Amino acid sequence: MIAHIIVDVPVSRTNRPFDYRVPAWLSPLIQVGSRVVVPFGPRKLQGYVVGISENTEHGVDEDRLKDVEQVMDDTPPLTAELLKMSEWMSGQYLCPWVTAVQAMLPAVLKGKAQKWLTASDQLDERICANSGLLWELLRKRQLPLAEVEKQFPDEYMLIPGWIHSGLITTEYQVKDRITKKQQSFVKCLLSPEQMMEVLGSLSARADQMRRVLELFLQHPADSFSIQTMRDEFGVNRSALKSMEAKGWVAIEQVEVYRDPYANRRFVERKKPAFTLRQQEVLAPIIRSIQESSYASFLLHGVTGSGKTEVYLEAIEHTLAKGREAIFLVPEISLTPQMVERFKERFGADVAVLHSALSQGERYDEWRKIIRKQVKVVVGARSAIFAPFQNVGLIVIDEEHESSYKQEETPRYHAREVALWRAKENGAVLLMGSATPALETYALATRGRYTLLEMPDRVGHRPMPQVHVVDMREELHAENRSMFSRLLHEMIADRLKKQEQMVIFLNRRGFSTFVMCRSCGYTLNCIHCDISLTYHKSNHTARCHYCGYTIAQPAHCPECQSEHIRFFGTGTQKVEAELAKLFPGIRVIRMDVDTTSRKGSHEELLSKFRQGQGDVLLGTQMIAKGLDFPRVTLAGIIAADTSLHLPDFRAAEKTFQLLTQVGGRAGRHELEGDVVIQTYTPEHYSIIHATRHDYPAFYQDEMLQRRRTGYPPYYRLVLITFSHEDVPVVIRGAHVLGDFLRQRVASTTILLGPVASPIARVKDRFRFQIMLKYRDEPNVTELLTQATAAFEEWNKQQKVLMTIDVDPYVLL
Ligand SMILES: Nc1ncnc2c1ncn2[C@@H]1O[C@H](COP(=O)(O)OP(=O)(O)OP(=O)(O)O)[C@@H](O)[C@H]1O
Ligand SMILES: [Zn+2]
Ligand SMILES: [Zn+2]
Repeated sequence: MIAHIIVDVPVSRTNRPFDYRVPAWLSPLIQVGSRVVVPFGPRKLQGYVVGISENTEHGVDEDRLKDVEQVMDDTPPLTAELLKMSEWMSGQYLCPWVTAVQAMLPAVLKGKAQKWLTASDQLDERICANSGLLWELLRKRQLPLAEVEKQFPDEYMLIPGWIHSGLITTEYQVKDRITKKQQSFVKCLLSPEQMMEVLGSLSARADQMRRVLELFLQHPADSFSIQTMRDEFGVNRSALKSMEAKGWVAIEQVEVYRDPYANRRFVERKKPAFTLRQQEVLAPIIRSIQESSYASFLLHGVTGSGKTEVYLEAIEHTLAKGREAIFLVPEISLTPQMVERFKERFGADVAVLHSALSQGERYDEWRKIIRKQVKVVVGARSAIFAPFQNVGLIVIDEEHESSYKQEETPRYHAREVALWRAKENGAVLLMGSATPALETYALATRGRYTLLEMPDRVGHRPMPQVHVVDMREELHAENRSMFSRLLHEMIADRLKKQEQMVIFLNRRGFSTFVMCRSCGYTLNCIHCDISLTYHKSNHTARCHYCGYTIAQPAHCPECQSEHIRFFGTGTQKVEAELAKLFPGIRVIRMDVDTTSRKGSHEELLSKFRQGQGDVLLGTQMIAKGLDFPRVTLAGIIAADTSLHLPDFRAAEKTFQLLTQVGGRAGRHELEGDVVIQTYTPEHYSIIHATRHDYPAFYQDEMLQRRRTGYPPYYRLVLITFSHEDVPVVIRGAHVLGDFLRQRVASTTILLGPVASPIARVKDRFRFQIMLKYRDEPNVTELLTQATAAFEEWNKQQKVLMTIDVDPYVLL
């Protein structure tokens, strides 16, 4: 038997399957999708089986092939669909196939986790009689594989067969922690009659044993965890141990999942009676779900229009059809509140995947999916790779969010992967947003997705009234505070009425940099061409790219002036200002500093929900998804800081942000106000956000994009090169650039090579080429050839090159 295997060497020369022979002893275990260890040159590498055949292709002599050395898992972690998807991604995003595969697997399976053998309950003394290894396993239950290899070298090759027949299982340990959490459970081995008999013979002092037996008399078939025995029945371990020794009970290790929501109780929630609008948009979605054929929808609904209820209903219909659902949300809005809504509706059928989980927790959630113990996955970007085998629905909430784009190889966009997956499975793709990405809306208006609109809030609640304040006029009126007179007035009013508010600080493109007021000198990183960011907590200035840190200088290094200080507004500064202006105001501040501890995010939000704060103050973190009934004011301190970035999406992102923040206010019975403070009130993104007018914004922004030649009119590919020496990196960029220039279509625009906007990072100089194209059907093919030519040149040079298809970050 021959296995075709891709190996973990992410360069293009090895980006194809290699043939290996499968020794007979491994054949019970190996499958397409298996993770394996194979010799590769002098090394041993991890690889993935992408095909199995009886004979070698092209008549190569089988005896000249090397053997597969190990199969890593009992069941393959990759489904056939994921394997196919990874191959497609490799072509689409110009990344090595193996890199795409790795993006799909939980980190535990990528690291150097140790493998353990575990005895299953099928193992008994009779089976073990002829095997030293099985005997040892029966006694100890678990053994590290590395030790087994040393202790029982003769039996090593029998292991795959035993796994195949279910006698043993394998699992991984992360560092020193068991990835599967084990708990001890007690079960009774006596019949009720025997229990009665024993009870009669117990001495008066055997109080704990009596309680245990009485418990089992009432629940003969149940087992109880040692913890429950102790906490609820006051029975300690030693009493149980002695009962075990007498053969009355058995104590067993049972695997339990680490459930991050374990201590929470979810009350099942009834769904609301749908509004007419909700019924209208649901009708075609449900029809497509019933048909089990591919369909795609863009649900454009204003904030508070009831989109989430539509998603939940669509999921319910999908499950009723016996299929599975993936629900993607941006990491930042994957709040406990959001998860609650799912758990209330679908209970234990839900797995949650997000980055706040520990590696072990993520692994547990992932295994629930691959073992078909759940039917719904709620998660951030990478949840699109959930190893379901019958996906019927993929929902992408806030589909415009840039966090759906991965900014490292493979540089995929979850929306695009979702589209592929929906087509592959005959599934429904449902994307929703109050402010769809321009690209998505453009495709919807051209009929590629069915456009569904929900222009009103649920229950005819009015959209909040938006007030725009021109901060230049505030300055003229001698108001130097960061709060305009209007915002000041409204905060005071809400405090009086005991209503709540959110105050938002736009941090995008806004850094607290250090500058000399005398000569204008700014502190820059010595390794990267960007300014250092001031950190108040320890009075240091730090580079966000490389971590270079210096103490805040007392004098300007340039002119020796003492007037060197940091500029910009941080949340701490806003908090201090609020405290000064409104004595006694209760501010709950949410930023990277206050939310870095695990669970603190949730704690702060629930404090606010319980009314323990007047103001929720924060950055991007509070812009999305939050739904608090008593919030009647949303204030935006500086709306336009994100407007002046070197990013063709700057206006779009500003519009989205203002709309989202505005959407936090007045969602329930109380009406809401939004105050936007800005230095550019005349900008169209601000004007249209004020009027809640997405179509008008779309029209204006499309004109801009057409004029400047950006998406959705043109598609982009960004190629970045970096090296310590400027001449080398320039030459490398030209090798690739020249290759492309000779071959691209006449309508394609090739910009560069030029220095990147951030021209140096970590002492490496950066150059870039930008490809803008409309009619270039074979872009990926062309880029693959260009890459090969470049790598040929690059053999001695070690220039790093990255290709970003449809880039989001242009720096
Ligand atoms: N049919 C309904 N009847 C009564 N209340 C509803 C109905 N649909 C939704 N709601 C309620 O209206 C509020 C807003 O709904 P939902 O959160 O689904 O809107 P959304 O469009 O997802 O909002 P956002 O995009 O701002 O997060 C919620 O409190 C929700 O419980
Ligand atoms: Zn100076
Ligand atoms: Zn730096």
